[in-house]
Amino acid sequence: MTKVIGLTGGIATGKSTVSNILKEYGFQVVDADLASRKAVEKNSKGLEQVRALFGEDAIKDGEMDRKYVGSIIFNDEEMRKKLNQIIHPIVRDIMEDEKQQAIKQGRNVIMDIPLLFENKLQDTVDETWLVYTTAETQVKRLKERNQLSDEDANARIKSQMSIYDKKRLADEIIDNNGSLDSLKLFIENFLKEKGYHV
Ligand SMILES: CC(C)(COP(=O)(O)OP(=O)(O)OC[C@H]1O[C@@H](n2cnc3c(N)ncnc32)[C@H](O)[C@@H]1O)[C@@H](O)C(=O)NCCC(=O)NCCS
Ligand SMILES: Nc1ncnc2c1ncn2[C@@H]1O[C@H](COP(=O)(O)OP(=O)(O)OP(=O)(O)O)[C@@H](O)[C@H]1O
Repeated sequence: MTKVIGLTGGIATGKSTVSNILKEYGFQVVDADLASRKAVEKNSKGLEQVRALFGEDAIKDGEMDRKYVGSIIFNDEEMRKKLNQIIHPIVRDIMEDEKQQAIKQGRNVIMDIPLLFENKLQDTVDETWLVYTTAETQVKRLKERNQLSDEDANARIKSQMSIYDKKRLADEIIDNNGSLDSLKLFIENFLKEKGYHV
């Protein structure tokens, strides 16, 4: 029986880092952030809806201007909800197709979904794994990775359910407060304990 795991976390707690490690153990990864880029690719219906919502300022060289759209939606809940209403249904269709293909191939699947709990998607997976850091580590890594001010980093974090609330909802916790080496070791032991061949 193949397993479908919902991998989630807060922004910049390390979902992509963990996904990349899990790929090395043979898991097929279906990535919501990649799907959300496909949802608004050049000449798509999604991109036209984004243009209608935000105007021409949101389009640069025929593509969505991610910086511009981000600067709006991480500071304006109404606009964020409207963008989500455009992109999320398309993302769900793309991800469902990719999931079914992986299942057909007999692969265990990681559904990497940042907003899994916010969008109540627990029923679409067999179990949920949370990539966890404290809020302090989260803000530090987010600021470093995206070169953001305190204010912008906190706006992004506040647009999501807090990492502590997510911790209470998850079936399993993958602690990513330490080094990359300790994360790799943790995952190796974790997979063994879960009965995967590693
Ligand atoms: C706002 C956008 C343009 C910013 O693009 P950017 O390249 O800077 O960031 P990227 O797409 O890599 O997302 C980074 C992270 O931001 C967080 N995030 C993105 N969108 C949202 C959102 N609508 N609400 C809360 N958090 C979000 C997630 O943790 C995500 O992993 C982009 O994230 C987007 O189109 N978001 C809407 C679609 C969405 O909800 N994506 C998240 C998974 S479906
Ligand atoms: N254990 C670690 N030690 C040091 N840095 C780390 C560790 N894990 C992740 N990072 C760094 O923290 C940042 C966030 O990690 P990553 O991009 O994997 O998070 P994410 O949860 O996928 O983010 P997003 O929600 O934006 O998609 C990256 O710059 C990554 O290199």
